[in-house]
Amino acid sequence: MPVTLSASAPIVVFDLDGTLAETAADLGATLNVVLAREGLPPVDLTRARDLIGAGARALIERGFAAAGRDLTRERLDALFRVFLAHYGQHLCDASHLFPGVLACLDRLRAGGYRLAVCTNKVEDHSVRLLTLLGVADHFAAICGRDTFPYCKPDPRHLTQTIARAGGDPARAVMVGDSRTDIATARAAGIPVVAVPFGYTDVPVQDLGPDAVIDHFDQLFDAVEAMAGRTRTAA
Ligand SMILES: O=C(O)COP(=O)(O)O
Ligand SMILES: [Mg+2]
Repeated sequence: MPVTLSASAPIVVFDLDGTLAETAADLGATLNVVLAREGLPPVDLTRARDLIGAGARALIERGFAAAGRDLTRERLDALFRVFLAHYGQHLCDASHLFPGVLACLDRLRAGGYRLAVCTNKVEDHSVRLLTLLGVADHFAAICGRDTFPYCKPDPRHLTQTIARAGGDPARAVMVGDSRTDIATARAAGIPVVAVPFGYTDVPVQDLGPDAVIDHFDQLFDAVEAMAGRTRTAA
């Protein structure tokens, strides 16, 4: 008897950079290519980690601010195109999944959860990177900053991702690493689990998530507790 998922299944929506995958080295290296073109010094990788989370444009702006340089809108748009072109060729030079991700995705799917990705990385790069990392086929939807006319922290980025994946928003849980993710989930009225190993300039527990996990082998139980809570809330 084929398993038929309900029209709207419980769903776990993952942020990408700093949550599913350690991507700071490749993002930081690309930022430094852009800065070098402008005659600016490179940003140290540990510094670059704090700059990630709001998309590539913000990363470039923050890189210039760190160098004490202004940036016109036109110049930013031109450098954003340079960034995307270079990053698109270096998506997975050093990037890798965080420990336990694959086993966690398998366990959630076996538990009847739909999976999706809601990221401020552009969709094409997100799909290609997750394919290179061998997990793209686990997700019913992969929605980047350019998939919809809005992006995180706008809650519609998350709610539209859930809809596109056929998930039940009343039985949805977000997993993220940054202020942007927690703000998005809060605005959408969806519980959020935070990971502490991503890109945030303050301890993630200070941002008020519903739970913090130290490793992906803790996520299934955390989601079950919340899905139950959102189930009762449904
Ligand atoms: O690409 C970024 O700047 C952030 O992406 P994320 O939303 O997956 O953390
Ligand atoms: Mg992130």
